[in-house]
Amino acid sequence: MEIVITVEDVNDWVYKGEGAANLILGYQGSLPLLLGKVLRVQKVSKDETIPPMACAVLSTHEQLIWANVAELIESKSKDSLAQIYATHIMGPLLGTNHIDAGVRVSVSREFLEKVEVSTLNFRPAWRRKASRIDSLTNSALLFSDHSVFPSNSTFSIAVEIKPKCGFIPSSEYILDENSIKKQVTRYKMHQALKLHKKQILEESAYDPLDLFSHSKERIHKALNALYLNPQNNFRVFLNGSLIYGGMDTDTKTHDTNNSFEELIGTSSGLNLNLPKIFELLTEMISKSGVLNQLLETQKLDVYDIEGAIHSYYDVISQTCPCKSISDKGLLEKFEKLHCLPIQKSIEIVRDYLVSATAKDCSLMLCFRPREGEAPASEEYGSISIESVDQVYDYKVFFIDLDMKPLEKMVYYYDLDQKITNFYKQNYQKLL
Ligand SMILES: O=P(O)(O)O[C@@H]1[C@@H](OP(=O)(O)O)[C@H](OP(=O)(O)O)[C@H](O)[C@H](OP(=O)(O)O)[C@H]1OP(=O)(O)O
Ligand SMILES: Nc1ncnc2c1ncn2[C@@H]1O[C@H](COP(=O)(O)OP(=O)(O)OP(=O)(O)O)[C@@H](O)[C@H]1O
Ligand SMILES: [Zn+2]
Repeated sequence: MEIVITVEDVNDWVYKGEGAANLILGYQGSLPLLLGKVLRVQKVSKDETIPPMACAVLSTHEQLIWANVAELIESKSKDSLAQIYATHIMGPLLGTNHIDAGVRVSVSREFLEKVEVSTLNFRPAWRRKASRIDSLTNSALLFSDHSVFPSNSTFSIAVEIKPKCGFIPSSEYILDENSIKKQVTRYKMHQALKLHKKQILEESAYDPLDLFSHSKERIHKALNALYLNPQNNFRVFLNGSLIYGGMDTDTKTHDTNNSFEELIGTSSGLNLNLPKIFELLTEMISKSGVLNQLLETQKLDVYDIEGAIHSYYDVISQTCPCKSISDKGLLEKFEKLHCLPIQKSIEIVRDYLVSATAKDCSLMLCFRPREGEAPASEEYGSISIESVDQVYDYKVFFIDLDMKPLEKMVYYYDLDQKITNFYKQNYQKLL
């Protein structure tokens, strides 16, 4: 960790965005080493009853789960854990050329305290209420800013997509009474609950199955639905600045349709409109193949939480709540899981957690018109489409590949049941 960021640097770092667990700062100083970088600082929940947002050092049971990766077990901070997890676990699954594990840097407590204050007015109110910057950590992760190209580009667009779960589960452990899960996507059902809880203004028509399909029409349809109701699933950056979609899930748009297209059109001088942008994105998705790898990783969740939860209790050596159910048939079925060798139970839970990361990460699809020769970097691909007489360089990176804490398993089970029950009670009769 050679780079040290202190309180004197605070004005160089500006709010760029945040998720539930981290806040991202963009660099606007003049050090060449930091140009085109973002700093990811950790947050802590203000509500102590909520499970931790990320693992710090691994618990004894987590050490069982990740025993096959010595570096993970030895890791001493959240940041190094995140780095090692992205490199050793997610990289091989998603493609190392689409992964940026970041670089650990030292940050002083005073710097983090000042950032807490300087970013306050830019943060969505609900995020401010839920979390604050963790000023007790002494490190942060430095990443490339994937909303821009590293070298000076006159013009670049980046589209951030959080695809969520792209398949319908078929596990035999899903109770018959929850069979709706085998017909309706988790995204759609969750939208219903989110609307009810006023977490969103309107249900999205986005269907992850469209995005993950190999059909250009369906991918286009998915992009259009994301555009119409972006929530936290869709954002557009022009030259690194957010121009569409927000950090606030309940903000519908930043901009109107026209000015969004105008902004891009005038800035590029390329007459790029929305259909053309969608066409370019579709091409990037198809050509890079990133969604195939993402889907395969998500599908490591073979048993569904309704199955994996039983293995979880075996891993933590606690009596599973299923032991007290009276339905003999069901008990026998769950016993099949409880009778598995412990290594298999560990594998089921590990795969579930890896899948959870893949269901929650985002993609940054960044492109710019090619000027002159093809770039030497292997990180970039090239695309051209008939309707646009121009070759584009593009790069695709996954962001937010953090390990999910083992202790979230019960939360996952409870949330799954809440989502399913709400949907059954309020929507199933309409099917
Ligand atoms: O459970 P989900 O599907 O709602 O996903 C959570 C996300 O909600 P959303 O995508 O809006 O539905 C949630 O996103 P938001 O806070 O809603 O933007 C987080 O990404 C959360 O992950 P973590 O707590 O930061 O590790 C996510 O939790 P995990 O399930 O990935 O652990
Ligand atoms: N390397 C990057 N380059 C550009 N922008 C980034 C980068 N990493 C993160 N961001 C921006 O910051 C936002 C929050 O980052 P990130 O998803 O890592 O946070 P998180 O708290 O881990 O998210 P989650 O809520 O999914 O747990 C992203 O949605 C994206 O807009
Ligand atoms: Zn059980």
